[in-house]
Amino acid sequence: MSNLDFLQPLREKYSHEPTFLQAVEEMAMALLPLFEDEKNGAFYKRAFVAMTEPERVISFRVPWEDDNGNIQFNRGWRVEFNSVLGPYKGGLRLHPTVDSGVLKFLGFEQIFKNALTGLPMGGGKGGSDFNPKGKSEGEVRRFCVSFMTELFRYLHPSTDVPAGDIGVGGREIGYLYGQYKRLTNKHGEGVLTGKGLNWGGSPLRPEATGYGLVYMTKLAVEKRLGRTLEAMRCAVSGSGNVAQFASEKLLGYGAKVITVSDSNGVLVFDDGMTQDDLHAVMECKNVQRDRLRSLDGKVSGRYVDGESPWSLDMKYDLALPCATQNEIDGDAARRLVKNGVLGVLEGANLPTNMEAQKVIRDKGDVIYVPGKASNAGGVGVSGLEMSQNSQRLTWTREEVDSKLKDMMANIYKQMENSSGKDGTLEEGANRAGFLKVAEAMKDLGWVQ
Ligand SMILES: NC(=O)C1=CN([C@@H]2O[C@H](COP(=O)(O)OP(=O)(O)OC[C@H]3O[C@@H](n4cnc5c(N)ncnc54)[C@H](O)[C@@H]3O)[C@@H](O)[C@H]2O)C=CC1
Ligand SMILES: O=C(O)CCC(=O)C(=O)O
Repeated sequence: MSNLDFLQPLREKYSHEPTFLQAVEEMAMALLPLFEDEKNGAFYKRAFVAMTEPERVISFRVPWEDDNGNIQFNRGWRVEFNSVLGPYKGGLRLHPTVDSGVLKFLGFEQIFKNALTGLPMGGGKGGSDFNPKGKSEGEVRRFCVSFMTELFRYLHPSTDVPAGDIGVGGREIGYLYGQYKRLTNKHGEGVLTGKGLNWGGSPLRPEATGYGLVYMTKLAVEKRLGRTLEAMRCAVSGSGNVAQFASEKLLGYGAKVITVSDSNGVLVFDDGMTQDDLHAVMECKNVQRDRLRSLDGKVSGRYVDGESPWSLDMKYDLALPCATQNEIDGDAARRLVKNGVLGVLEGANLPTNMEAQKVIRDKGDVIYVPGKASNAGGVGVSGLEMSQNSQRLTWTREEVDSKLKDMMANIYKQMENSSGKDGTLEEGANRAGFLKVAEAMKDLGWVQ
């Protein structure tokens, strides 16, 4: 009997939610030594199973009017996964691949990520299968207004506090918050994070996930390789919020950013991207809302259609996947390892699939930091935004940056301290997050 057989009922019950099961299995693998513990193993298993069941999943219809005057419908969800450490906290994703299983995987990850930040936040996630690509400004606004009209009754600064994720940036948070205020007549409360600076947002929230990822990368490279980021070749995937600010911070530390990508193709900068290139990418994605292929011939790099940073044979030291789940599969991981990658540090949630993780683990000497630790800076600064909102104060950019650096260093320390004998950073991250949640659930009498 395998030590993870106790998950069999869950596997059967949720066989239609493969990404959720993947997140659960990955976590469980890293927790195996705890489950085998003679004294507490049975408790840890019970606690883990309890954590896999969301406290609440809210599902609703989102009607919205398109530019031709037709009413369209999408599905919306909010997975209120676990509130033992504080209000449900986690982003909203707008993408055609969203369903309750995807949001359950994201919400599950969020529980342990939020625990690692050390702030009082529970885990949640939400979103819709609405596809913002190709939609007009008015269509996106009308969708957001309708989405919030359904969701607002479940939100409160001490109950559930959403933020952005794929397809939800400052523009969408503005529309959502605007409708929340109109419906509730409540002002200035931390009911959403990622707000604009002059209407209750925190300095550095837009940058926080990417910057935090690079602070973590810098620490890992210094501690594990005895090197700095200067001149290190870094492959970044994605070109959205996380990829942009990770690239910006990498350039700031003198590293070479050799790729960014979108779902259609990849820009390759053999000698490293310049500041001008980064500005062009930001303008393309944030203002024009266009594809990277529109930059072909306009930046110092070359555009390769239909490929990703992980499908090309290239030499780089570090891989920072910042696009989406399962973007690095077994073949990609074998390519990375063959090309001598020294570290994989995740900006996205679950970008490395189970087979790829095994390839990396088997190589033995590749630094691997899972997203729940390395991308926690985003939700961490969201937590700081909630604190500022409660105090009706705004801290300076420098104050928030210094707290973000401390938070990432603290998460690194938790990974090292919890990894156990011969354990990896990945095991450390999962154990540290899990133990906090398990102990709190025991204290509250939610599991015994
Ligand atoms: N925004 C945040 O604060 C946080 C985001 N994350 C994660 O980071 C990742 C990226 O999110 P954001 O940058 O916020 O989103 P975004 O909407 O700003 O950008 C998403 C990026 O991923 C790319 N992408 C999406 N689907 C893809 C596919 N199938 N293949 C290749 N590229 C694809 C898009 O082209 C875009 O570049 C997601 O996994 C998200 O869950 C994690 C922590 C916090
Ligand atoms: O800032 C937040 O609350 C959400 C961040 C998020 O969705 C994530 O960490 O994946």
